[in-house]
Amino acid sequence: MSNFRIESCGEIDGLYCIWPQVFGDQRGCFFEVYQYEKFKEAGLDMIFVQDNQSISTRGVLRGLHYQKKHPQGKLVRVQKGRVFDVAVDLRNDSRTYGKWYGTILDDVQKNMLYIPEGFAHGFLVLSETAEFSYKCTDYYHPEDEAGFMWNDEKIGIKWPIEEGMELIISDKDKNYNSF
Ligand SMILES: Cc1cn([C@H]2C[C@H](O)[C@@H](COP(=O)(O)OP(=O)(O)O[C@H]3O[C@@H](C)C(=O)[C@@H](O)[C@H]3O)O2)c(=O)[nH]c1=O
Repeated sequence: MSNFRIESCGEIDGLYCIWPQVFGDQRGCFFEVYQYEKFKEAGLDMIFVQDNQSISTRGVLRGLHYQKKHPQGKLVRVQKGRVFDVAVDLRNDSRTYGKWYGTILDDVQKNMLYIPEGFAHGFLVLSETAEFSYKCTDYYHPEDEAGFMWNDEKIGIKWPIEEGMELIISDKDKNYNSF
């Protein structure tokens, strides 16, 4: 029987850091990524309707994204590589409105972050390549997509940009407004 360690993180309601139990043997390892009942016991009672995967090279920064009318909760993880992952609380009624939380996700810890609906999300790739995958509680609605600048001064995210790292950012993400 495998288990998950699920902890509230960043003192932000609804945001969870998750570590799966990893079973290693002479073949390699095995771990569960998601299990409805176990997540529910920890207060994470949601249904995922879409699974996404992106592959990026070092210095790629994706974000900060959210959907307005169709907010998506996201269970995010790194299958291969290492990223700095960020969630920004955009819930008007939240005591942590405008606060950000960032953490390293990698294929060594195999850790995950559950970002509830009402957050903007983004990440910076720190390894040579990163395969990033996430489950979403709502579908992609391109017409409903929104975002703001990754380096918005009001939010003040401390991205761990390493010396000599060249940022690779999509035109869409370069042209977002400030928060
Ligand atoms: C997100 C998404 C994109 N696409 C398409 C649209 C576009 O042609 C191509 C690339 O899309 P984007 O540039 O928006 O991909 P990307 O910048 O990776 O967008 C993602 O960023 C991270 C930070 C998130 O949190 C995600 O929710 C999502 O917004 O993939 C889909 O078909 N379905 C999807 O769910």
